[in-house]
Amino acid sequence: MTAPDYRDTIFALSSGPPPSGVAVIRISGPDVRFALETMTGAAPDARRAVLANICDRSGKIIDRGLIIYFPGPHSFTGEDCAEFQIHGGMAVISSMLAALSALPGLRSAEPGEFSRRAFDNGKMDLTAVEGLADLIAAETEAQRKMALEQSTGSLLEIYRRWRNELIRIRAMIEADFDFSDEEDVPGSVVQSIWTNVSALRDEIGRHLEDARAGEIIRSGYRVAIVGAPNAGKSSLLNALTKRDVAIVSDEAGTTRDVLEVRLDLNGYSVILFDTAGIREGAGAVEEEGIRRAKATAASADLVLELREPGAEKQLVDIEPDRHLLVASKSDLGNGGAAYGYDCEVSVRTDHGLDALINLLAVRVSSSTASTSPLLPNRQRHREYLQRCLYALDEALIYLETPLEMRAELLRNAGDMIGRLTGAIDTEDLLDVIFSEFCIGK
Ligand SMILES: Nc1nc2c(ncn2[C@@H]2O[C@H](COP(=O)(O)OP(=O)(O)OP(=O)(O)O)[C@@H](O)[C@H]2O)c(=O)[nH]1
Ligand SMILES: [K+]
Ligand SMILES: [Mg+2]
Repeated sequence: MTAPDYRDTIFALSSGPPPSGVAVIRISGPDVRFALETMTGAAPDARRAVLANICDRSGKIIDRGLIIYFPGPHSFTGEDCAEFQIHGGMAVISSMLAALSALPGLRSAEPGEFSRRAFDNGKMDLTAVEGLADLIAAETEAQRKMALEQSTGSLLEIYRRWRNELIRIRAMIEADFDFSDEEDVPGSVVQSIWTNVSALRDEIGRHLEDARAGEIIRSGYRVAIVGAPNAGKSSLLNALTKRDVAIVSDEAGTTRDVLEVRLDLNGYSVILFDTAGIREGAGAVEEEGIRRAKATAASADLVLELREPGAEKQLVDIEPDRHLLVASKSDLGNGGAAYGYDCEVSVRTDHGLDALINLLAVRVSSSTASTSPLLPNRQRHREYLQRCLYALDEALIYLETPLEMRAELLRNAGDMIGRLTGAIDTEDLLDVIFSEFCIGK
C-alpha cells in the first residue's frame, strides 16, 4: 500500500462474496456524512440502525436497507464511518459500489486500509491488528481463541507494561547518576534496580519460550509422512483426512510432489504432508521428489515414518522427540513383526487409525502447551522479543560497563517492545502487516 491519504473517503464490501442474504458495505472518511445525506436524504443519529431507501446521485433507488452512522472518533477507524446493510445480490452490490464511487471524494478501499486507518488513529496497536487478521482467518478453535485475545489488545497490555517498566527503571538510573552527589538518593537504589531488570528479563524469556507454541497454533502443526515407496503414505493421508486427495497405486514412486492437507485435530490446526517414497537409485524426477521429502521432514514438527514391518531400513535421521514410527498394512498379518513401533495401522480395515490420531493429538497438545493463553505467534514477535532479551542480557551481564551504557541498553530493550506494538515507528513493516488483510477489513 502506498502512503495513506486521509482526505479520501474509502468504501468496500466488508462481507463475504455475493450472493448472500445481507451484504455489508462499509465507508470511512471525511465525506461519510455527505455520502449518507446524498444517498439516504440524511445522516441518521449516531450508532442507530435506520431503515432507509438508498439512492444513487440521480435519486434512483438502488435498494432499501439498514444504515448505521458511526461519527468519529467513536468508530472502528476513528474517522466518520457508516455501514450499509443491504441485500446481498450481485447486482445490488455492484450498483451500490458504483453509486459510491460516483460521489466526489470517495474511492474504493485498498486491502487492509480500514485497519490501517484504525492503527494510524491509535485505535489499535500492531498486535491487535495482527490478531484481527488472524481472527478473520481462524479455522480452528485454538486459532480463534488466541486471535480473539490478541485482537482485543491483551498482548498489547503485557508489552506496554514491560515497556513502561523499562522506561521507569531507566528514569531511576538517570536520577541516580544526576543526583549521586546529593544525599537523598542512595546509591543502593541502583542495585535494587538490577534485581528488577533481572526479574523482567526472566518474564520476557518465559514468554519467548512459548513462541513456538503460538506459531504452531497460528500456522498449524506440521506432520511429514515419510517412508519407502509403497509403504502406504498416500493411502494414510487420504484415510486421515477422509478425502481422496492423493493418488494411490501399487506402482512404487507414485508420489513426487509434496502434497499438503489441513486437518482440524481437537481444535488445533494440523498440516499433513504426503511425500515421495525414499529410496536409492531413483530417476531424476523422482530424485527431486525425494529431496523435497527430506526437506519437508527436516522442517516438520513431527515426522511420521511409515514402514511395512519386515522392511526395516533407516531412511531418515530424525531426533526421537520429532519421530513417530508407524507400521503400515497391519491387515496383511505381519503385525507380529511390528515390535518397537509406536503404533500399527491398516487403511484397508481402519485398524489403528484412531490410536494414531490420539498419538498425534498428544504430540500436538504437548507442543502447544503453555502457561498463558497469550503467546507470541509470529516470527516478527519472536525477533523483537529476542532482540529485547539480548539487550537486557548485555545490560545485566557486563557489570563493569558504565552505568550510562547500561541505561542505553535498557532503552534499546524498551524500543524493541515499542517496535513490536508499533508504538515506535516501523514504517517499513506496516505495508507487510496490512497487506495480509483482504479488501474491506
Ligand atoms: N493391504 C493393504 N494395502 C495397502 C494399505 N495401505 C496402502 N496399501 C496399498 O499399498 C500400495 C501403495 O500405496 P500408496 O498409498 O500409493 O503408497 P505410497 O507410500 O504413497 O507410495 P509412493 O507414493 O509410491 O511412495 C497401494 O496398492 C495401496 O492400495 C493397507 O493398509 N493395507
Ligand atoms: K505407490
Ligand atoms: Mg504416495
